[in-house]
Amino acid sequence: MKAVHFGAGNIGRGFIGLLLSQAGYEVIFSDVNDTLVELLQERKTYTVRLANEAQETFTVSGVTAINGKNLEDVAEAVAQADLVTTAVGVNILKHIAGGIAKGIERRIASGAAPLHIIACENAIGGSTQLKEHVYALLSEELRAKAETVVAFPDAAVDRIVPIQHNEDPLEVTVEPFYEWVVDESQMLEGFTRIAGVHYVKTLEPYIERKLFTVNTGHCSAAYLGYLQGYATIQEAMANPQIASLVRHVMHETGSILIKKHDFELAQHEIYIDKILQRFTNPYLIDDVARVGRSPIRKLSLNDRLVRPAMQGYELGMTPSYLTMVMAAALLFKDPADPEAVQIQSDLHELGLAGTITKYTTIGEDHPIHLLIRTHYEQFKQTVAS
Ligand SMILES: NC(=O)c1ccc[n+]([C@@H]2O[C@H](COP(=O)([O-])OP(=O)(O)OC[C@H]3O[C@@H](n4cnc5c(N)ncnc54)[C@H](O)[C@@H]3O)[C@@H](O)[C@H]2O)c1
Ligand SMILES: O=P(O)(O)OC[C@@H](O)[C@@H](O)[C@H](O)[C@H](O)CO
Repeated sequence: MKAVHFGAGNIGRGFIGLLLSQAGYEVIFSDVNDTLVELLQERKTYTVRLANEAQETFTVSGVTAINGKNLEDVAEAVAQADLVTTAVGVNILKHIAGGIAKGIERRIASGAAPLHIIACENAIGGSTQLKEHVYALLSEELRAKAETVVAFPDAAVDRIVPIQHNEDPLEVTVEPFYEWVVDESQMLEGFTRIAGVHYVKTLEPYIERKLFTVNTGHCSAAYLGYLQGYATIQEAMANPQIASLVRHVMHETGSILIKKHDFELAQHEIYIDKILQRFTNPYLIDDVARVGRSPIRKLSLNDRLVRPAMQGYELGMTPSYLTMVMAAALLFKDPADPEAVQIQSDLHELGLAGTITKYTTIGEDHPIHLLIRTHYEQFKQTVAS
């Protein structure tokens, strides 16, 4: 069985590639990073190391790569694949849609077997978003045919994989924990299940629980840590004041999740505790810059901050901690992050109120807008320069 995986980066090699290989797939990575592609083609193997005391290692073999810049190769790989997965970043999905669309066209022409395409990105409905990009490139006739032979089940993936600083550019250190949940209600009949994947009939509780607990908590540690001058999540979480605020944020989203999805309080507490332990894993060094990356994406309507805040507001709650983190996100000034730079330029050009509305889509007269502004002004007076 052949799997084409888009994105040979941290989660691609450290989680999806590893799990698919262990599940019996021959993994073909598609990436635009020439060095990564050449090394994978040459060596056909790489090492994954667990960030724990034992530092257990896994050798992933029988892998190869194609260059994502070569549309012909991408289309042919998709045409021949038994499974397609992605971990490129949700904003990159539109850029890989062309090769996938061409591959689907070929599959339909040759009467190839049905195909599942699973986007493993931190987003609500990642595969559905990819489907929209791909369908926009197909004729009406091909779209109708694709409906019966190609499915895009949404997924939630969880494993912390920091930016790597290893001597071997292919080696990747990952936390021991992992979870990959796929929506089986969006799958075609008779699909071979991937060993190690948890299939569920309704994904929303799982993706919201993951995104609004792991990722909301994580970016809270990053943005609050950044304001205090910390470079890593581990350093930020060692500050008791930040650790306490992160826990408060997770409790705030927890109240929303418990109410919305009927989660059991005690179970959710255990989930939060486990995640806080993961953030402080002493065997990992995770940069604040990575976890806070792309603040425009993180401040968008359906992402980890605004979506739970709006849901909480609709449930009659006041999202005080979430709005505090949104304000901190506006003060994340990493000069190497184009989205952080853009926000700073907008704050200058549009002012605070206009920038908040531009990115969150929340109107100026909304109470949440006011809360973000208030926190922002407080940060300006205390921590931010
Ligand atoms: N790292 C984590 O802890 C983690 C965990 C869960 C989910 N995710 C999600 O996985 C995705 C990838 O994150 P990451 O941390 O692995 O990032 P990364 O930057 O390490 O990897 C992304 C890879 O995609 C490649 N890429 C970019 N454009 C491409 C294209 N057009 N075609 C093919 N490849 C392309 C890049 O060269 C890079 O190798 C993101 O959506 C992220 O939110 C990350
Ligand atoms: O990848 P992002 O930018 O959406 O979020 C940064 C981190 O929070 C994220 O990569 C986590 O490490 C991961 O989602 C854990 O499963």
